[in-house]
Amino acid sequence: MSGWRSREVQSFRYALTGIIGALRRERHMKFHFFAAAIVILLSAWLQVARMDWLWILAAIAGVWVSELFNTAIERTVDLASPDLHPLAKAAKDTASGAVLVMSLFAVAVGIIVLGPPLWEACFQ
Ligand SMILES: Nc1ncnc2c1ncn2[C@@H]1O[C@H](COP(=O)(O)OP(=O)(O)OP(=O)(O)O)[C@@H](O)[C@H]1O
Repeated sequence: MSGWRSREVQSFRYALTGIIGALRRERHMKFHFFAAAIVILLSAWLQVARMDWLWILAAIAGVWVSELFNTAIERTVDLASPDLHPLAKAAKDTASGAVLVMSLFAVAVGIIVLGPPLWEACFQ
């Protein structure tokens, strides 16, 4: 493999290691993983429209990305400020806030996209 390609493969491996590491160590990441699996199975079962799949996948990716950034910020803060510090708290709480915003968006997408067909499948 050429130098450029082996560097690309190596970078891809580092990124994958980051995702797998977060999945192994972070309980919130595990929760997001199982929630995404359930939502994808439910969407397939309900045969949601192609455009609705885009909303579902965007919401899942958004939650994962925000949680990965949150984890990265938590690790960096722990490294830079092992002792308690108000700025460390502000950084961690702000990063958690980003996950909360994205999660609320994902819940809204779930209700709007999956709510009506789920209601129909269960009660009609
Ligand atoms: N170095 C620090 N200085 C000040 N406050 C901190 C520090 N580290 C964590 N905190 C605060 O303590 C609380 C709990 O932090 P912790 O990192 O355990 O959060 P968590 O959301 O429970 O994380 P986890 O995803 O690891 O379960 C948060 O409000 C956070 O801002």
